[in-house]
Amino acid sequence: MPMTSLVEPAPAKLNLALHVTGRRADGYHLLDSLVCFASVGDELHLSPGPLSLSIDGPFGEGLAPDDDNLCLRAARLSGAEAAIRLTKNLPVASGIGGGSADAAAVLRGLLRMGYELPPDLQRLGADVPVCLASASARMQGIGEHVTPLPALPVLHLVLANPAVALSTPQVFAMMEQRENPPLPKIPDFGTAGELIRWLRGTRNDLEEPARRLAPVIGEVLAALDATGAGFARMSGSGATCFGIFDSVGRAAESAGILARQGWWAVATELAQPLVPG
Ligand SMILES: C[C@](O)(CO)[C@H](O)COP(=O)(O)OP(=O)(O)OC[C@H]1O[C@@H](n2ccc(N)nc2=O)[C@H](O)[C@@H]1O
Ligand SMILES: Nc1ncnc2c1ncn2[C@@H]1O[C@H](COP(=O)(O)OP(=O)(O)OP(=O)(O)O)[C@@H](O)[C@H]1O
Repeated sequence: MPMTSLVEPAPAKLNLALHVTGRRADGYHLLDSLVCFASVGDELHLSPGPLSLSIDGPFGEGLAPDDDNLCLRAARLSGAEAAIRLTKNLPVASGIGGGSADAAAVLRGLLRMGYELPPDLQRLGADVPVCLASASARMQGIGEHVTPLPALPVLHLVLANPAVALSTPQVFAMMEQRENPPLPKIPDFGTAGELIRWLRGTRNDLEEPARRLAPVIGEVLAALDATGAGFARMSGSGATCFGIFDSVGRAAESAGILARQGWWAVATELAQPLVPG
């Protein structure tokens, strides 16, 4: 077990496409999603010691280090003792997996400290299994079936959130059509253009109900389009939207314009594969 602190990134999760294909008897929805991860994210610091959690970072004040925090729930499920520091860079309840990504990062850190992965990860959150590898994947079932995909092409992304927190259960509850067709066949994408053409034949089935709860999402999508996105869509249950741009420069310019609206907006790219160490 290392005596010094170790750092685990918790990359933001993006649902490039998210089809809701049905609902189980327990109320959870069946999903079919193309998921990828951005290099922007939270950061977890773990060191040996009694179990504790402190939180800092730009969005740290919106989140209590209490027993419900997914970082502590993940550590308790592993039976682990560790001092955890979470640097919260991502807005909370924003459709980019923050809590699930944090829980998965804690589990990866604990693995490096010699603890085992606990069973039944989904008790922590539907997105935890896909966030564990934090690599592009097709996610099905309620999130438990994760099929890794070949690396996606280079993407110049902007993530933008209009400072509106959306409750995932509330967005699901607003859905009117819960049985939709699955994703079309996912090919190997050679270029961003090929990926965008494929995305145009897909949906985020949560976008319409989320937009009824928070119409400002429509303004974010329009602003991404107006600042040159080749494609823009909401991620997860919202309200964060992503735009795909031609170049780093155009993405940075768009993020600057959107941030001047008072929105959280960052230019980013796909996360590098996680390297344990
Ligand atoms: C919508 C997605 O963002 C797509 O990646 C995720 O599936 C949501 O994942 P998450 O935030 O980890 O979700 P959880 O914390 O497990 O679930 C929150 C709530 O969302 C609803 N929920 C979630 C996942 C799912 N497949 N069906 C659902 O109906 C349930 O009401 C659940 O109580
Ligand atoms: N470490 C954490 N980070 C963020 N939220 C947490 C955390 N621990 C517990 N939560 C709770 O989980 C709720 C959902 O937050 P989260 O940021 O995971 O949502 P999300 O980005 O919409 O997730 P998803 O994309 O998986 O739907 C929040 O309301 C928050 O109170």
